[in-house]
Amino acid sequence: MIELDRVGRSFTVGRRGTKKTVHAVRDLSFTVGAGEFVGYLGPNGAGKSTTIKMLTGILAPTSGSIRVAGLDPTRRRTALARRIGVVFGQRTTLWWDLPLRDSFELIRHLYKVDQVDFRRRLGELTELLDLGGLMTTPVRQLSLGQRMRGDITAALLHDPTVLVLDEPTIGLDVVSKAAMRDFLRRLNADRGTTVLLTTHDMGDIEKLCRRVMLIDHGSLAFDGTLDDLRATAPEGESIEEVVTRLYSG
Ligand SMILES: Nc1ncnc2c1ncn2[C@@H]1O[C@H](COP(=O)(O)OP(=O)(O)OP(=O)(O)O)[C@@H](O)[C@H]1O
Repeated sequence: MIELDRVGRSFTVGRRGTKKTVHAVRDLSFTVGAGEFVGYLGPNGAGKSTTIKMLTGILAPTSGSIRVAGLDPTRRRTALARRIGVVFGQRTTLWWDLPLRDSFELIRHLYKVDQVDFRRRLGELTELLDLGGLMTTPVRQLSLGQRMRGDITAALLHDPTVLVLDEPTIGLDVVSKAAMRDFLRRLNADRGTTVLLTTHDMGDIEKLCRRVMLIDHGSLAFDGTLDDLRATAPEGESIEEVVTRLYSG
């Protein structure tokens, strides 16, 4: 479902005379199969967001090739948009001044979702994510947890086969976090949606992901099951401690 073959992405920064090249992602290869739920970890600046931007066609790789749902994200960005859902926890894709309902209706137009499918899907998501009482509330008046549920709904209205989540539980309280994780687990189990999850919360990883990939300085430093990851550590070490050790070297 997601295939990266020797992907690199560099940026040129600085002014004339002090220009330098930052290799955000280097020689990155991995495959995520249909229906997998994979955690994509790495310290700040490791290259996670750059990878996600390339997967969704926002950024083109400087080398290598990418396929998502069989499509080249840069060349087939519009076609891919119908098959992929993306949530950036740190910013909303909803319209700040519009009630949730209007934001969803706009998304229906943008993605050309059939009216009947839209009603059914919105009904299901509204119930599962407990958004019923918030449909007429402008997005700017929603709490972070409510807004996040709105963003997840927006990303799933067109029933994508791949969902990419960039820190979807950031800032959520323990109850909202548990509800979000429960929803994502069911989405993956019941609909077979392929999920790639970036997070700094090891609870998300432990509760949701069988497989974990760890990126550091733009390269893959670990790719295996959560159990494999635990097995790299002495008995009794928490997953947070294991990851901290891997991040630092
Ligand atoms: N548009 C850009 N121009 C220049 N450098 C960039 C750009 N985007 C990212 N970088 C650099 O690429 C590297 C990887 O950044 P990226 O945002 O992918 O990291 P990340 O793993 O998502 O980090 P975080 O966990 O802090 O969000 C960093 O050194 C960053 O400064």
